[in-house]
Amino acid sequence: MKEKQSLSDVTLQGKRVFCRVDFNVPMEDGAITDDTRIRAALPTINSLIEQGAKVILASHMGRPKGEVKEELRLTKVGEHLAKLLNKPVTKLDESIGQTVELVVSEMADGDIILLENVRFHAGEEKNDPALAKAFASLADVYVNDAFGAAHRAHATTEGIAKLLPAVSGLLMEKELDVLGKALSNPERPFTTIIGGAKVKDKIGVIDHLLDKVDNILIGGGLSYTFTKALGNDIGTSLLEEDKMELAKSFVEKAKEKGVSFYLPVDVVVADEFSKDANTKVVDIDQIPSDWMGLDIGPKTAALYADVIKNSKLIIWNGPMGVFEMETFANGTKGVADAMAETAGYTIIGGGDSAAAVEKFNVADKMDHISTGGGASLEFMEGKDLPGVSALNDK
Ligand SMILES: Nc1ncnc2c1ncn2[C@@H]1O[C@H](COP(=O)(O)OP(=O)(O)O)[C@@H](O)[C@H]1O
Ligand SMILES: O=C(OP(=O)(O)O)[C@H](O)COP(=O)(O)O
Repeated sequence: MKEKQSLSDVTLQGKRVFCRVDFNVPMEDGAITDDTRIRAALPTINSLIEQGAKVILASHMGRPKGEVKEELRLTKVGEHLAKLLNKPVTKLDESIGQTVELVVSEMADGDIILLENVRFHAGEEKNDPALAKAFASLADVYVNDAFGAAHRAHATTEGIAKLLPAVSGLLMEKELDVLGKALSNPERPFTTIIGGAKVKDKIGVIDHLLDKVDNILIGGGLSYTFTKALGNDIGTSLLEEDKMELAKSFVEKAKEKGVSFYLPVDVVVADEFSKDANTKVVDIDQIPSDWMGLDIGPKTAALYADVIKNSKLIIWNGPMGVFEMETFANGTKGVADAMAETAGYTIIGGGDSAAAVEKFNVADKMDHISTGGGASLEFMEGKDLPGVSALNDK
């Protein structure tokens, strides 16, 4: 990918800056449970303030699919950001329209506003040119600091960049730099761990990773599609039926390429998706038909820890289980602890994976915590990220 312009390539004094950030933070009962992504955007926001820009922040939250969802408003995020910056943040209940235009027209240099969740407009994810134009009309310069959403070609990540001078923010630059360096000539053994629940998004990435890595460890919701594809019963565990063939082909391709491909050998199963569920540990070929797998088992965790400790570069994306519930947190904790202990270079990617290492108090032991899960995976694949490609070349 070509080198892109950054904050130092533009003069921002007195300019209205539309700054796309990724404030898609985990929330529970209306409260932010991990603010890593908000803190990661502070250097850029502070730099914009110091340069005397009028700072217009925009982000998505969750997947509201073009509708207003009360629980996906950015109000709490705005309050938290104001605390972190120790400055007022004007949170608006819209992201375009007359009110937004009026408030923007009255901004003083150094003021900060936070627009409402941009995905409340269906045009955002469709990259609708009219919506991109409406966003662009609010500002003089576009800054993209949303590495976590850089793999999305949406109105605020891609469309708008074609309409304004467009540069990368400091977080975006740092992410591309660190990941680029780690991947350009990876230290070996190179291990990647993939888990989580976004099976459709992540499974395709594995194909490309098979050309690059020495070990792949699979866990989390993603693993059951593989387990079932290899002929085991998975009860009511998460399944992407139409990806089973693909999953099977990856296991075969791994063999051909000499890549060690690890799947769970045991799992923690539950009789319902609840912290109060009845649970038990079973071998992978013993999942009862009406139970679901919600964590990797202890044998798997020990096996994965061993591989991690014997690797020189480890990239982890996606939790091993439903770690938000104590009962299903052990597998993710085991992997997090092994990541903390290994002498290898460790990179964590993804909102929930970053939240997990925070939760287990090992965040400071990681070499790099990326704010992007899907984005870091696509970057690893060698794909161009639309949110980066659209920025002005140096
Ligand atoms: N076995 C499982 N079944 C259902 N959900 C799971 C399972 N394992 C992990 N998860 C869920 O996956 C979510 C994270 O997935 P994902 O968004 O893909 O990861 P990341 O944000 O790190 O990229 C977590 O909320 C976790 O509860
Ligand atoms: O949380 C995100 O991605 P991640 O779960 O891959 O880290 C980003 O905010 C992108 O969100 P999206 O996957 O709904 O486009």
